[in-house]
Amino acid sequence: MAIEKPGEEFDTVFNRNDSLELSSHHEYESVQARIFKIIVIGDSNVGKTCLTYRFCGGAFLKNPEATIGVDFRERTLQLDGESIKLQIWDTAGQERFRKSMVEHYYRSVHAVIFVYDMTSLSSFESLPEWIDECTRHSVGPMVPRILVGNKCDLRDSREVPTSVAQRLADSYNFPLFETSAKDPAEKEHVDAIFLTLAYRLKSHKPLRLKQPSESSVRYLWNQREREEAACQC
Ligand SMILES: Nc1nc2c(ncn2[C@@H]2O[C@H](COP(=O)(O)OP(=O)(O)OP(=O)(O)O)[C@@H](O)[C@H]2O)c(=O)[nH]1
Ligand SMILES: [Mg+2]
Repeated sequence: MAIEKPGEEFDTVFNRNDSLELSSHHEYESVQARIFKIIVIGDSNVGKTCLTYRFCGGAFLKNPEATIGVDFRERTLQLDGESIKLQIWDTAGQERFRKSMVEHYYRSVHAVIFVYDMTSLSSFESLPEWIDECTRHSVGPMVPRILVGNKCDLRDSREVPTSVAQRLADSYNFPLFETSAKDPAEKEHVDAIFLTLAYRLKSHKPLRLKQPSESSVRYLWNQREREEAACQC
């Protein structure tokens, strides 16, 4: 299996037996892609960079540095024969690295992923503030929001029980996912989180741009499997 760095072109094939293959061939030619901006928000150190790198690069990013401002990652998916480009804004959790950027984060956003670290109660307790910030920036109620608890590989250090997280998620009517950017066994679950969001966005209004040499992802996931992409850590 070849793992490509973010920014390099790769295709992803989800087989029916759920195994994932990455390759760097250019099977797809001129395509029209709908582009969706997704912001990833949460305290510093919860793993936003590692999660987005896992989804866009297919690997665990070792020794990430604190994000300053924003890092952009993207991945193009082929969903039911249509190209969908997810433009992911990996935002800074540290106040000093984000304050000049906050307006830009929320402008024209299509979906929001709130991340906490399940081994850090304080990162979970910060969530209402992040959710408030999002609301204060006029993000509409129709913009999908999801909650992701990261670092489920650190089982013995867990500080946030699933039941507590689920209650908070329910109170906001957000789906909850628990996963790990680090654990290779969770790789396809990380994909499933973003892909579930992509399917929801697919029915939303398009921003249609020409993407002449865009790489694509062929996505062969049936409806039942998509429905099963819930919290399963
Ligand atoms: N065990 C474990 N460690 C993780 C996981 N995800 C990230 N980490 C570690 O958590 C630390 C912070 O990860 P980042 O991805 O840089 O966190 P961030 O949320 O982007 O932080 P800021 O950029 O400062 O907002 C790093 O030491 C990662 O190696 C995970 O799933 N499991
Ligand atoms: Mg970061």
